[in-house]
Amino acid sequence: VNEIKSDIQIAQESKMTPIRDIVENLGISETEWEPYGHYKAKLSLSLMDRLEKNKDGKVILVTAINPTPAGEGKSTCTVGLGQALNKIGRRAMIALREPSLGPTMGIKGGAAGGGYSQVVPMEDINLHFTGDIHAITTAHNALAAMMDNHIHRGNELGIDVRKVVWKRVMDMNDRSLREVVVGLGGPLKGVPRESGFDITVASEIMAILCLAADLKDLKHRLSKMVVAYTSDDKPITASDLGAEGVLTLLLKDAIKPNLVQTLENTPALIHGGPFANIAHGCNSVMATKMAAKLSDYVVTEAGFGADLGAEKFLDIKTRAGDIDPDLVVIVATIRALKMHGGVSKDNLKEENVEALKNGLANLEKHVETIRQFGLPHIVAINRFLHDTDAEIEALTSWCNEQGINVVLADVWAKGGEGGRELAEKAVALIEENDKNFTHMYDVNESIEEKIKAIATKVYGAKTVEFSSYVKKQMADYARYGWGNLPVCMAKTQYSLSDDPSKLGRPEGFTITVRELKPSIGAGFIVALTGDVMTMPGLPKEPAALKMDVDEEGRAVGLF
Ligand SMILES: Nc1ncnc2c1ncn2[C@@H]1O[C@H](COP(=O)(O)OP(=O)(O)O)[C@@H](O)[C@H]1O
Ligand SMILES: O=COP(=O)(O)O
Repeated sequence: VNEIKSDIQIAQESKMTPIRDIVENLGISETEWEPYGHYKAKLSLSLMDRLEKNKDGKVILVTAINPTPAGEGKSTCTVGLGQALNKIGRRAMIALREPSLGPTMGIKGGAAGGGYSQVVPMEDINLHFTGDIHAITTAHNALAAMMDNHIHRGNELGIDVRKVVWKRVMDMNDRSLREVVVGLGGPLKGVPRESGFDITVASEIMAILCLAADLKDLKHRLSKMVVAYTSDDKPITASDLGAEGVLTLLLKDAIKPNLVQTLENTPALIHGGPFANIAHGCNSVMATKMAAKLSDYVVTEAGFGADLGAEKFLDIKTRAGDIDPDLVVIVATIRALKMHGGVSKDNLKEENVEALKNGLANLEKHVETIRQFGLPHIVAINRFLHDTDAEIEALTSWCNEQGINVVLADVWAKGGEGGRELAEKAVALIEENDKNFTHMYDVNESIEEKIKAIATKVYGAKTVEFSSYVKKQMADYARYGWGNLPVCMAKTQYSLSDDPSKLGRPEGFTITVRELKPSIGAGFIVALTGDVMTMPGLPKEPAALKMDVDEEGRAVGLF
């Protein structure tokens, strides 16, 4: 185990192909892309116009069980499966989200996959990449500045400074910015009011970038963002502030999907990076649809467990992008199942078949959820070094007894070679086409009914409690005409419930909805549950402490 190379060592030793070669292999013409260095590119939106008539490739969604804080390998398995499909002679691309600096410098580390299934250049991808997240941060904060300037200059729109819902953002975990007071210092320095910061990946502008169909749709969605209310509760939007034009200008390059490659030169589109616990957790519709036009299979992922990313992919992203998914891969790990079976995070490397069996209830619920969506599915056991044959055997035979397709994936250690069986099974299931995709709820149901549908059918909750403030919000939203939008649940990723300590498959629990937030531009209503935060904090030992640059100027410590 000691000689195992770190993700960054493997990535830095890899031989990347110039991105020009990847572009040419995809049949993309000179006017349809622009290089960002030798190994990154942005694809022009005009490419979609030309590809419109192409047959769509099959869409494979990678989700997981409720994870440990380190994550269970969705990005790794997405990359590994994409590589494996190419190894078995299928034309496949992958579509991933862009990592946020929050987790990269925090607890989780990067999001470029791992081992021999990574996208590269991983340092760039995990740090500033092509600047999209910085552009989103700037656009979000420009709107905040324009709103506070409007208030300072006489507040013609009659914004009630106690009813401003638009905060500022920063792509960093910084708990000190959760609650702030702006405008202090007297008449020349603005109007004092309470506010705060969210992490950029929770910004509605991030969600809009991920759900917009094209530049025109981006601008239309940006115009509808609600920033505040008047004292008689009239919503004030970005277009009321005349901001949609400048916001679109600030995002004109960020809207273009980014092309990179995997360690095995499989083309990868990385675009957008919303978290799945506090946002909708999916990469952009544009990148996913572009990948589907450029290949026969697109493997894409949605954050955290099927209760979060997969539910939002299947209920929000498919509606926004008219995407018809073909297969779901549910990543399970022995370590996470042992955690759900009661093992503490420090003892997950020790064999414990009993605990594994006790934790299977969590996997069982996520399989049931994907069955409710009417989609074919495979459980991919993402093999870790410390997994024992007895544990793998116990998990595999349980799946077989339950009639659940299961494959052992060794893509972290072996790259595409370790995913051949998974790729073959995926192709076979897609060709069987035994699917009856259906959403978890009808958007025309009330907000309350939609939240209850998700909580009971996807989380397994017994009841849902709405605070009196939320009940008033639901009545207001219905009056504003926002009642027929999908719901984006903000909930802890660690538990099916809204209590992060309830692992496994909790039953008989109540989901408590404490607040709604309108994301009218993105086209959904955010429902905040439990104590979920939209600005995470750094852990006791941030990964940032290990990060540096060596004498040759190369990044170190990005794991
Ligand atoms: N099979 C594996 N063995 C060892 N480490 C792994 C394995 N799969 C993933 N990892 C590591 O775990 C972390 C989380 O993997 P990632 O693919 O980002 O998970 P997710 O996308 O589900 O959050 C990464 O550091 C990755 O290198
Ligand atoms: O939104 C969270 O995504 P991961 O599951 O990739 O950490």
